[in-house]
Amino acid sequence: MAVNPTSFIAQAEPLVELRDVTCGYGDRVILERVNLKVPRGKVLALIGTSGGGKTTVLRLLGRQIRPLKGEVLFDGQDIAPLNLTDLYAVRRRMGMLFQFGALFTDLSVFENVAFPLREHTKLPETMIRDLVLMKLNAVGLRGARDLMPSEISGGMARRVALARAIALDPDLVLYDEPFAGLDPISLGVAARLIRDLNDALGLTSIIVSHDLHETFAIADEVAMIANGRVVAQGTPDELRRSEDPLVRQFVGAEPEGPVHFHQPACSVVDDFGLGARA
Ligand SMILES: Nc1ncnc2c1ncn2[C@@H]1O[C@H](COP(=O)(O)OP(=O)(O)OP(=O)(O)O)[C@@H](O)[C@H]1O
Repeated sequence: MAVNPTSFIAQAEPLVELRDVTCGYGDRVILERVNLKVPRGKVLALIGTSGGGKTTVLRLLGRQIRPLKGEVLFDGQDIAPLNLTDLYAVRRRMGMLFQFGALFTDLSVFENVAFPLREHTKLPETMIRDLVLMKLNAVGLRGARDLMPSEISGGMARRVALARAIALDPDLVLYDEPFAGLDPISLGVAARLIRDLNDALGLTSIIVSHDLHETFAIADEVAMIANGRVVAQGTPDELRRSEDPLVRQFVGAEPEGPVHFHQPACSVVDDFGLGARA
C-alpha cells in the first residue's frame, strides 16, 4: 500500500499550538512565554488556580485577544495576523461552549441548534433539519426538539448547547467550565458525552474546568496553568504523581502550599487601626 509521508507529518502536527506566547489586558501581563501543544483527536484539560489565565488561553484561540508576543497556531497557521475573512473561516472550524452554555431563551431547542447553520451556511431547510436532528440525537435530545429552554433542565440545556457547538462539524471544541452548576449525575453525563463526541466525530477538545475528578476521568492530557505559565502538562496519572508542590497542592486540594489563601494586602494592624487603639 502506498504511504504518503506528508499525511503522517500533518497528523503528527498538533492541531493547536501556543508558541512562546505572552499576552495580557492593557499593561497587565497574564500569560508569559507560554508553550502548549494540543494533539489532534485528543481531549486536553486546562486546570489551575482562579485567575491564572485559563479562559485567556481560550480567548487567544478564538482571537478575541491577540498575543503581545509569540504565535497562536491552529492547524499550522498563525491566527494572530489573519484578516477578518480568514479569521471567520478559522472560527467556523471551532465550536465554543462557554460557561452555562447560554441558549437563546426565545428560540426552541431545535432553533438553537439550527442557529449556527442558518447564520453560516446557505443549506436548504431539509438539510438543516436533518443536521439538527442528527446533532440532537448525538446528545440524546432528539425528542426534546420542540421544547423551549425554560422547559428543560440545566443538564439538558448544557447538552443542547453542546449540540449547537458541534452543529458546524468543527475540528476543535473549546469548553469553558462546561460542568458549572450541574448536579453530579448530569455532570457525569456531560463529561462522558464530551469524551464520546470527541472520539465519534474525530474532534479535538480543550476543556477549562475546576472539576478535577470529571476532567481527569475523560482527559488524555492535562495542562496546569499558574502564575502565567504552564507549570505542568501530562496525562492525568502523571499529574497525580507530580512532585511539583504547586501541582500537588492543586490536584490534592491541599489548603497549604505555594498558593496562598490571602491576596497580598497591607498589614491587618493598618487596616483595622489596631495600632491607634492600643
Ligand atoms: N477583559 C479583561 N480585562 C482585564 N483583565 C482581565 C480581563 N479578563 C480577564 N482578566 C484578568 O486576567 C486574569 C486571568 O483571567 P482568566 O479569566 O483567563 O483566568 P481563569 O484562569 O480562567 O480564571 P477562573 O478559573 O477564575 O475562571 C485575571 O486576573 C482576570 O482578572
